[in-house]
Amino acid sequence: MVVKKVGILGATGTVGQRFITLLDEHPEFEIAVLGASARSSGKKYEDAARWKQSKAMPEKVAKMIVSECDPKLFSECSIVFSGLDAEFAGEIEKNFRAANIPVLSNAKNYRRDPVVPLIVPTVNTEHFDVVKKQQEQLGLQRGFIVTNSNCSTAGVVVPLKAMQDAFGPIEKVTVTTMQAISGAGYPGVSSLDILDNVVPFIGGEEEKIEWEVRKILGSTNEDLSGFKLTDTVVSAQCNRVPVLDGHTSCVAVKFAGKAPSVEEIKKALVNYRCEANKLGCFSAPKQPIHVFDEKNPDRPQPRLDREAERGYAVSVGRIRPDSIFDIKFVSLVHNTVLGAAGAGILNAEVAVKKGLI
Ligand SMILES: NC(=O)C1=CN([C@@H]2O[C@H](COP(=O)(O)OP(=O)(O)OC[C@H]3O[C@@H](n4cnc5c(N)ncnc54)[C@H](OP(=O)(O)O)[C@@H]3O)[C@@H](O)[C@H]2O)C=CC1
Ligand SMILES: N[C@@H](CC(=O)OP(=O)(O)O)C(=O)O
Repeated sequence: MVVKKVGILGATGTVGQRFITLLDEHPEFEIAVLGASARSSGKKYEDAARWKQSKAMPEKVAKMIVSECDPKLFSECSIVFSGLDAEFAGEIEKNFRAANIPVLSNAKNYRRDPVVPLIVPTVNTEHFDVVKKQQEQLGLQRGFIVTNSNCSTAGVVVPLKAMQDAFGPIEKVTVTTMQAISGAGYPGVSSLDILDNVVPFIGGEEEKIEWEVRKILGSTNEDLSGFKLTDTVVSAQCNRVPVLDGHTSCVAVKFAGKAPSVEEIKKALVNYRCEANKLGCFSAPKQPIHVFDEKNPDRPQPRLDREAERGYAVSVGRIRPDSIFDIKFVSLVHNTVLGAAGAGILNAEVAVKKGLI
C-alpha cells in the first residue's frame, strides 16, 4: 500500500487535534505538514496547541513546526484536511484547491455550493461523482473541495438514510438536539454558562440541519452536474448541554408512504451497510448503525456509547411509534469523529478507492 502524505489546516483546534489522534497510526495517511494561524506558525506544535485529547500528543507531531496555511508549504501533500475556523476557511480552502491539492473540509463555507459534494461517509459517497464537474468548471486536474456535514446533521442523517432506502421517501422530520461542548471549539462555551445548565440556542445550527439533511439524502443529477435535494421538511431545535463529546438527537419521522413497524425499522437499521463498507475502507464501521432494543431502554448515552466503532458508528435507541408522526427514536453521534474529523478521513479513504486522489 502506498502511504500518502497529508496536511492538516487548523491543526491546533478541537477538530485539528482529533485529526491528529485519528491519523496517528493510520495505515494509508502520514501527517506531513500542520497549518494554523499566524499566532501558531513558526512554533513547535506542542507549544502552539492547547492539547485537550485524552490520548497523548504523538511525539512526532509534538516536535513539528506549525506552518502558515499557504499551499506552497503543503506541496508534498496528496490531501489536506481542514479544521479551519469558518471565518477564514473560505479563502484558504479555495487557494489549496486552486493549487490542485484536494481539500476535505469540516467548515460550513462550501456545503451549499452546487458543485461541492456534502458527504457523510456512511451515507452518500456516490455524491463524489460530482467532483469531476467541479474540476471541469475550474480547469483543475487534481484539486477539489469536498465537505463533511455539521456534526448534528451526521447523527440524524445516517438512520434516516437507512430508513429512506428501506421504506421510501421521508415526508417530514423533527429533530431536537443535545449538543456537547466540544462542538463549540476551544475555549468555546464558558463554564459559567454551561455548568448546571442547558443553553437553548446554537447560532445557525438549526438552519444547517434543516437544509443539509436534504442535500445529503438527495441524489446527483443524471448528468452529474450537481445535486437534487429531497422534498423532506425538517424542523430542528438545538440545545447545548454539559457533555464533553457526543451529540444526542431526539427525532420523529413521517414517511411519505405507508409507515413501517418498529420491528421493520430496527431490522433496516441493523442491516444497513454503506459504500465505504463495500470498498473495504480502513475506518469504515463494520455496522454503521448500532441499535439498542427494549432490554436497554435508557440508551444511547453519550458517555457510554460515543466510542461505538471508534466513533464512526451512530447509536440509535428508543425506537417507538409516535402519536403525531409515524415513529420516533434517539440517535447519538461522536461529534468530532463521524461529526467532523473522522468523516473527513473516511471520505478521503473512499476518494482514494475511487481514484480521485
Ligand atoms: N467541533 C466540532 O464538533 C465541529 C466543528 N466543525 C467545524 O470545523 C472547524 C474547526 O472547528 P473547531 O476545531 O471546533 O475550532 P477551533 O476554534 O478549536 O480551531 C480553529 C482552528 O483554525 C485556526 N485558525 C483560526 N484563524 C486562522 C487563520 N486566520 N488562518 C489559519 N488558521 C486559522 C486555529 O489556529 P490557531 O490555534 O493558530 O488560532 C485553529 O487551528 C470550524 O469551521 C467548525 O465550524 C464542524 C463539525 C463539528
Ligand atoms: N455548531 C456545531 C459545531 C460546528 O462547528 O458546526 P458547523 O461545522 O456546522 O459550523 C456545534 O456547536 O456543535
